[in-house]
Amino acid sequence: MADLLSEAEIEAQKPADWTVEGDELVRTYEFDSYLEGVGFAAGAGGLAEEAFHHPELTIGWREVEVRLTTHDAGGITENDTDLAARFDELAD
Ligand SMILES: C[C@H](O)[C@H](O)[C@H]1CNC2=NC(N)=NC(=O)C2=N1
Repeated sequence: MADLLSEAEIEAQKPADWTVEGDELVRTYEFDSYLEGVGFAAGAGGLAEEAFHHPELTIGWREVEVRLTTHDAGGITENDTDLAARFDELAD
């Protein structure tokens, strides 16, 4: 199981566009259409399954909020920072 990251490690390892809210990494992606957001969420789900690490995904009007934390560790680990970076690649 991945170890919890310190605040300094999280700041150093998290992708720039993500914020820390309690025990979660959070980013809201914006899209030109609702269905683009749905498509992103589906792709993110595939990456999550591949990593066997699962975010909360909230699909809204032309936006998708992603929340990542490692439940098994009770906070943020490199599993979260790594998957966040992969989501950013998917969204680019
Ligand atoms: C048994 C445990 O649920 C699994 O090892 C995986 C599944 N997906 C997971 N996803 C997240 N976000 N955190 C976990 O700790 C986690 N654990």
